[in-house]
Amino acid sequence: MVRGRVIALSVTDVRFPTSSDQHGSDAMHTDPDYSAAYVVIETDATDGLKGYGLTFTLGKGTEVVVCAVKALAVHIVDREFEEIVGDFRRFYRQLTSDGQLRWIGPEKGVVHLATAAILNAVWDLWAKQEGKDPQKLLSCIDFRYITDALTEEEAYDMLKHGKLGQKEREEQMLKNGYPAYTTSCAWLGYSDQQLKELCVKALKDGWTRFKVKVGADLPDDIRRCKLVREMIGPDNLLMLDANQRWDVQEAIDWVSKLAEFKPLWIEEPTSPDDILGHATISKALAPLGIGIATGEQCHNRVMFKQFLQAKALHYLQIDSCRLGSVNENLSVLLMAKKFQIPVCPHAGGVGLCELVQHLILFDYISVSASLENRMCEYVDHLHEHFKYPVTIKKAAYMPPQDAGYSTEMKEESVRQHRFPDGGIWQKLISGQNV
Ligand SMILES: C[C@H](O)[C@@H](O)CC(=O)C(=O)O
Ligand SMILES: [Mg+2]
Repeated sequence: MVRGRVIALSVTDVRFPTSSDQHGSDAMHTDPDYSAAYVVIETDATDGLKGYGLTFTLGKGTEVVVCAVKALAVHIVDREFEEIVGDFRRFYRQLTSDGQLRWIGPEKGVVHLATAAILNAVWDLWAKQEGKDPQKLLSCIDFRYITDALTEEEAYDMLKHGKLGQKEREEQMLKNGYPAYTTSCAWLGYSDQQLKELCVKALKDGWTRFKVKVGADLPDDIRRCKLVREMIGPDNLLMLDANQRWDVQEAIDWVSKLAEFKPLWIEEPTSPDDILGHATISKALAPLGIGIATGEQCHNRVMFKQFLQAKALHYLQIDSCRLGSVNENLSVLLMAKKFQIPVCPHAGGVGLCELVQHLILFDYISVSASLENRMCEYVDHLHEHFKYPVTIKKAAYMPPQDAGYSTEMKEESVRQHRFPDGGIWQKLISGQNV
């Protein structure tokens, strides 16, 4: 049963100095410190349950998102939790339509990341309090701006249809898990030697799908792709990620030169906002058998709708913190189902694997009912800071067993990594080795 009045929201700027070892580096983010605006909501219910939420950020960006979370907090503090989730669509709209804050969005950028952090905490708490049925899930979705692509009635039919075979799919997931690919072997800043060692280890651990960062320098890309293809052999899957580095024609020319390494997709070849540009690249690369993947910086359901309508992507990469939490991700999963495009979530960041596993398991069990051309990203960093970290077995995500959204961080990790006064940052700032 839903219970309690929200009495407090706290937000912390948590940063991990990942840039010092080039973890997470790509052609556009050369010094990424994986970070999070970390939200905790408390109610006055006697159960003592709290909701934990976050949005993924990089370093300095976190302080801006923290400000936005504080500005939005007024919408949630001092409200009955039942009032919030009882009409979740209305609450979602209230957050995304704040008369003053929407001007610096709407539903995009910093305010939308802050919205995601807050709503992820709401979902975490709600999931701990009670289960959900299709009707309830639908009532969380804001269909505004997407009814020309997906109506509420269609969504309801999909969820009802998704009930068929659900039990079997649940059992299958519990037994085998959801297939994953790894990005952790080939961040852009890693040396060739590192690449080799990480590929050897990943192959030994059973990985069969690998993503390589590209886009900064063509001869480097050719050398690194050759190396990785040699390491993983002809049958394993190889994906490329340019993180928005190129213009449209440049993307076509550059990727054509990497075609010999047989990549399954090129991810974010150009500006994440350029839907027609992606469609052009998609057409040009189709004869080479290379698909387009994008979504980690696709800021809302409207963008995804247009990507789908314009046939501008082949692999749709939802992000648990970029979109407005589970609410908006649900609408995108349902649109992907309608347009028959596989969802392959983005998870390169702190906490993203923990969150997104819930979305993709839900997608398989209740929406897509298919594993064809589908896999979820995995990066091998910072899981030790979470109270309920992901479990990977034989390169697959095993379904989480604890109630909630797996968003809670260990208290000690938050204390140590709080910026700028946490122990790790104090040592770095004062020039000591950590
Ligand atoms: C800055 C992040 O590490 C980014 O490179 C992640 C990404 O593009 C991915 O995981 O895909
Ligand atoms: Mg990417």
